[in-house]
Parts: sequence; structure tokens; C-alpha cells
Amino acid sequence: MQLSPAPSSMPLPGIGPQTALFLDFDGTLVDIAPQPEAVQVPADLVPLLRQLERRLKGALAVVSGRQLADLDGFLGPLQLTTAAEHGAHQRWPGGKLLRLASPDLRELIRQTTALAESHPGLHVEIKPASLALHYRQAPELEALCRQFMAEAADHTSGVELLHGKSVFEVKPAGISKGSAIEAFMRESPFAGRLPLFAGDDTTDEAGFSAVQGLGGQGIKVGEGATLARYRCATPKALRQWLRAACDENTTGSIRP
Ligand SMILES: O=P(O)(O)OC[C@H]1O[C@H](O[C@H]2O[C@H](CO)[C@@H](O)[C@H](O)[C@H]2O)[C@H](O)[C@@H](O)[C@@H]1O
Repeated sequence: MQLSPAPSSMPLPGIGPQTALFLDFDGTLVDIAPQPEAVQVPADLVPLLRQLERRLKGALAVVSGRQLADLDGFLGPLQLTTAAEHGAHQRWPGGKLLRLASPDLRELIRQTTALAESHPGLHVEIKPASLALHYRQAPELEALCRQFMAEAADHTSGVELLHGKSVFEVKPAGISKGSAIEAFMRESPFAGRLPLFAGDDTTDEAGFSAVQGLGGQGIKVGEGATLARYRCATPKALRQWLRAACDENTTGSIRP
């Protein structure tokens, strides 16, 4: 399927009792920050997600590249249904945990850590099933990081490379945000509902493809070519749409 600019003037789709809602975290629920740990969670986000989860009778999940512990740290005390690490680590309704893959990343960790030590500005984020090499503080090193991570991924069994916002990530092959959403959609309370997925990055395109293949809609937050049919300008505007959906008198159909 070809990526195209999503229309920006259409009102966002309504969130109703038959919606299954899937939400990316960085760049979607919260603004992008200079470093992964510097993200600011707006004070009203956790109450908003709690209210939405209740209204949707549990059919809400966070779908993120982050590791589960980080998401829980940012969104605590909430522990939402979650697909973490691009779907490799899942928490299902009721709390059951599922780890779909655990590639051996020891050599990759050794190599990327050595690279970051010799290049100030690079940051290695080590997660249980994946690894991110961040270059937001050294954008001039993008080409070096690309080549390094492509070669490293080639030499690591069972992984594939993603390019996100100022980051190259190695994650388990064959698992994506799309496959995680499809898995949730086969089970209660998601099954039989219309899925909506909001995300901001290239790594969210698999999620847009999955929800639209199931008759739902993708919402791209921010700029850039996308498969998503809807667009919302900023995380703040997305949160306003979510808040509107919590208001009894609206279906959430606001303009982005
Ligand atoms: O799927 P997401 O929830 O969007 O997570 C994707 C990655 O997000 C984080 O990195 C990105 O956000 C950082 C904080 O805003 C930013 O500094 C970095 O440049 C971005 O790439 C996170 O650190 C990664 O683990 C996630 O995979």
C-alpha cells in the first residue's frame, strides 16, 4: 500500500461504545522530548485514560515502542492493556503478561554501547527484547547510526531494524504494532468493535494498516506521509479529542 498525505481538515472520527481504541505513547499522547526519560506527562492524562478505559469497558490499549516498565512509570498508577516494544511484550486485560520473543542482544548491546562511548550525543536505550540507538542530540550522526545498526541487525538473529524519530531500533522480527492490534482485536473486550489507532511515527504505519484492514481508522498525529486516513496536528489536539469523547454530550467528533 502506498503512503500518502492524510487529509488534515476532516473532523476526527467519533469514539463511541463500539470503539476499540489503540494509542501510541511518544509523540501521540505526550510531546517528543530531547531524551527518552525527559518526557512530560500532562497532569490530566492519567485521569483521562482511566475515564476512557471505563467508558470503553476496557477496550483501550497503549501500543508503543517503549518497554512496559517505562510506560507503567509514566502512566502509573494506571496499568493499561499494553503492547510494549512494538508488540513483543504484551499485557492483556486482566493483567496476563505475554513475551513473544527474547532475541539475544548481548553482542548488539556491547557494540552500540562502545559506539555511544566514542560519540557524545548518542544514547543507547536497552530494553528487554529490543534496543534503540538515539541520535536526537547528534543529528549529524544519522548516516553513521543507520549504517552501524543495519550491519548490526544483519548479524543479530531474529531481529529487524526500524527507523523512528531520531532513532534506529532493533526489535524482534515479524512482530509489529499491527500484529499486536490484530491479536487484541481477536479477543474480548476488543473483538467485534471498530478499531481506531492514533500514532505519530513511521513505526505506527503497521498499526494504521492493521486497523484500516479491520474496517477501522488510523489517525496520524503531526506531519508526514502516512497510510492513516485522518490527521491530528499535535498530541495536545489528540488529548482534546479524547477529552471530548469523555464528555457525555459529544461523540468526540471534533476538528483536529
Ligand atoms: O511507539 P512510541 O510510544 O511512539 O515509542 C517510540 C519510541 O519512543 C521513545 O523515543 C522517542 O521519544 C523520545 C522522547 O520524546 C525522543 O527523545 C526520541 O528521540 C524518540 O525516538 C523511546 O525512547 C523509544 O524506546 C520508543 O521506541
